[in-house]
Amino acid sequence: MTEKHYDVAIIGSGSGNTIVDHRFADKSVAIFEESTFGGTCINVGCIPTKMFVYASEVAEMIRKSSRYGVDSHIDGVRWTDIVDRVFGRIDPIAVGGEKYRREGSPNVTLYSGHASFVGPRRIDTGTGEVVTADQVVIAAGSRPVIPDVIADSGVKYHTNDDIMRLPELPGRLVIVGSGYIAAEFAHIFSALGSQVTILARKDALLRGLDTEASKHFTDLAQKKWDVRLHVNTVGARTEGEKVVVSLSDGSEVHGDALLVAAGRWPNGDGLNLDAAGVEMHDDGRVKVDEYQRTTAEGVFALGDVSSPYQLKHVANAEARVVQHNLLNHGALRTIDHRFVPSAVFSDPQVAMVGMTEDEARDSVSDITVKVQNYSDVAYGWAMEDHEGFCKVIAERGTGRLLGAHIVGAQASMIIQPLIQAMSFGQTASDVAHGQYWIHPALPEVVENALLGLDI
Ligand SMILES: Cc1cc2nc3c(=O)[nH]c(=O)nc-3n(C[C@H](O)[C@H](O)[C@H](O)COP(=O)(O)OP(=O)(O)OC[C@H]3O[C@@H](n4cnc5c(N)ncnc54)[C@H](O)[C@@H]3O)c2cc1C
Ligand SMILES: NC(=O)c1ccc[n+]([C@@H]2O[C@H](COP(=O)([O-])OP(=O)(O)OC[C@H]3O[C@@H](n4cnc5c(N)ncnc54)[C@H](O)[C@@H]3O)[C@@H](O)[C@H]2O)c1
Repeated sequence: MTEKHYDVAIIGSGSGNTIVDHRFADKSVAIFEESTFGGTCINVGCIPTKMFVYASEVAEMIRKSSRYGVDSHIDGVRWTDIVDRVFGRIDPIAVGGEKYRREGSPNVTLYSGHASFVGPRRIDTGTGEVVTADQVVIAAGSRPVIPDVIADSGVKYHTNDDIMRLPELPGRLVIVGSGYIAAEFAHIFSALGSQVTILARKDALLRGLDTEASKHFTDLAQKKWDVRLHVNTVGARTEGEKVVVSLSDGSEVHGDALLVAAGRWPNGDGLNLDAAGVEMHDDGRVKVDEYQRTTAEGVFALGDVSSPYQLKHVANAEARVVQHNLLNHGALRTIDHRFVPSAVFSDPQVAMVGMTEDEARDSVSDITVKVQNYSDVAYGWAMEDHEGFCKVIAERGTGRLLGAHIVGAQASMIIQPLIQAMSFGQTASDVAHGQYWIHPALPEVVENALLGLDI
């Protein structure tokens, strides 16, 4: 086997690829990618899902239009045209990104194979070559978890990797799991015309959220989708073109397609990390410190493979820290995980930052909570919105903001002032009174929630 030495070696071309900019021009860099160039977010994650969500929202708006005195109907949903629009935009980005690394980055070598360690900072590229590097970045991401009962059944199932490229819209979609991916795809497929069944093991969807937000989302979901709570999948079989899933309550659900959305497992287990001296947590994540350094000298990790947050904005932030720390040994930067926000792009949207109400009650002695409904503000009237709410949680006495949870239209956008306020240490009163809030825009629901806190 031939052997080559690099200054920097990066496993994974998702967030890992973003590290290599002009500041690395005088360094030799190896990037390893075993699958589509560019990683999860662009190819099979955040971006295509949101492009589908947008199409779904157009369809939903048409369905709801009569409440505003505008009658309309959907003449048809051209599924394959939607697929083509999304991937016609996205696929060339992966192709272009790979071409740029192969042909436009003279200091970078792209290895298309499965990389794994054979020693400290020594990597088998999976392409017949072994490389060594002064510094290594593990940015290998995560993959869908497939429960054994489904994997062993032999039924055809889909994940986020392929569900968006189905040849036709399924009449009935069954989803195993009830987290982010389940909530987003339930919205996408049901708005476009599929009947959706969600199989949840516990008493609510999106259980990691604030309890009130999760319960509210579940109540709304039950009006639109066939939501089965407290059920385990105990078997699955194929009947003709259909898949039949057997549940722990003795019932069965039938579908034209089965989507598995049961969490994602970090890919560190495929890297032979023992050989590298890189340790993992029990939950499969690579161990890193606040500088994104693993337990092995000169080896960093970032993103889903190591992070407690499987979110692209977090992977990007961690990549920026690694980028800096690769270049500046004397003045290392730390990652800031204090106020990590997230949003679920479902119907309705859900967005959150900081503590849930339960967490705040457990860790802060005196808290104040305000829930403001969308229907209390003028823009909510315009939207005829009787579902949305904004909940803010603060410390009584100081006004320190502890958390925010929004369930409703545009939640992912209108939460941003609260993320900013928490990140910069502004109190509820600072945020409410220290700026103008455009009238009568939807963020007035946030303003009113802040004003309603009993500080
Ligand atoms: C359906 C879906 C929707 C999502 N939506 C959002 C969203 O709206 N907002 C948000 O913030 N986050 C979202 N996420 C999460 C987000 O996509 C991830 O957190 C993020 O992409 C992780 O980036 P990463 O660089 O860690 O990993 P990735 O982008 O997955 O990159 C890792 C790369 O490493 C490669 N690789 C792995 N092992 C090896 C190996 N041994 N050798 C060579 N190559 C290897 C993989 O093929 C992959 O290309 C979504 C995820 C999914 C699945
Ligand atoms: N908008 C976004 O930011 C976005 C969108 C999609 C995904 N993501 C990221 O990707 C991650 C993975 O998404 P996800 O929805 O797969 O995971 P998740 O952690 O959000 O939800 C996993 C779900 O699977 C269920 N589950 C686990 N094991 C199961 C089993 N054996 N049988 C049946 N159900 C089982 C859990 O109870 C839970 O409902 C998310 O946690 C999130 O970090 C983010």
